[in-house]
Amino acid sequence: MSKLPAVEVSGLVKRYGPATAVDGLTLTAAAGEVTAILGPNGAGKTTTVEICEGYRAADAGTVRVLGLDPIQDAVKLKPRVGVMLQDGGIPPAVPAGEYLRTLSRFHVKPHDTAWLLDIVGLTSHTKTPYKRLSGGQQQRLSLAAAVLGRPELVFLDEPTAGMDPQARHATWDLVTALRADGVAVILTTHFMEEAERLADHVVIIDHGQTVADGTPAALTGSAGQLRFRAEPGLDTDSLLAALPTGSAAKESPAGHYLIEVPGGAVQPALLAAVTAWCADRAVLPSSLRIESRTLEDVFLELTGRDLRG
Ligand SMILES: Nc1ncnc2c1ncn2[C@@H]1O[C@H](COP(=O)(O)OP(=O)(O)OP(=O)(O)O)[C@@H](O)[C@H]1O
Repeated sequence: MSKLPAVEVSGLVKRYGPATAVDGLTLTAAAGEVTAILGPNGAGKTTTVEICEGYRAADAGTVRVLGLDPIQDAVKLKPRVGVMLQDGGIPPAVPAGEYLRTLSRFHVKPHDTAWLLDIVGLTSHTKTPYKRLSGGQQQRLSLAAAVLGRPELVFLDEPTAGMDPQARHATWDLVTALRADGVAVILTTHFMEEAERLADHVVIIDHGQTVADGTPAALTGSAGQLRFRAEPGLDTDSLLAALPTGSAAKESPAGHYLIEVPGGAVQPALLAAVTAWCADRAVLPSSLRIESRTLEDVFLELTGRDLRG
């Protein structure tokens, strides 16, 4: 029997007054996988995640979390789902260790709190009140709290925002370990590298709708770009004319040339055409390389470059 999806959202709508924050969004997060939700500021990520967590009611659509309704079945879901909120929700005066120990009493089989403090690098801050922790340390305590009860599903809303590189890598290790234990992880992030490293499945949302969905490899496609450096101001129109139909060629910034094969892979014939074109002009290309588009390329293509209000 196949496992139920960890989360299934269909036709989700959420309005705040006249503004529609989530506009018919559909996504599925498989059990035991890491799903990354990406989207520009204001795209509706946190709203969607908070509805899945049972903190907000939807205006329309269906949401199933471990096969249950996040609001009506909140009591059943509580021990099975871990939540790391963007702003922690932790009492300011309570020391880190005490907070985890208190929380662990509500779980049937919690992790050892000393071990968990060590995993998130807060052992030396066991007695530090939450309000005296740095922003990144507060994030790490929230992360520890989210996984304390050995949940089947964890929601991490921008888990590494404000963390230094060491803490970020430790968090990535923890997410990888959760996944290895069969835990489903749903994370929102603005770090494309984080999504590329961790996620089995990426969902890109914009204006409250899913605009792309797939594995990082499927979204970025096969090696679809050829880059080289040469003297500035080469005639890219003439270069384009020498390339297979459907290619694109541009110089940006000056002296950096990019050739793209939309939806396809760079073939040997394309490489031969580029080097022949350069040879005809006595141009020696340097740093010539063939590469895949990055998730950031795909993200910007789909969501545009305009800043969001
Ligand atoms: N409580 C609220 N009241 C009114 N509007 C809200 C509220 N929460 C969110 N919004 C609006 O809903 C839209 C979606 O916000 P949301 O926080 O879900 O986006 P997000 O994708 O998580 O953004 P970010 O990347 O900036 O965290 C935004 O336009 C935001 O201003």
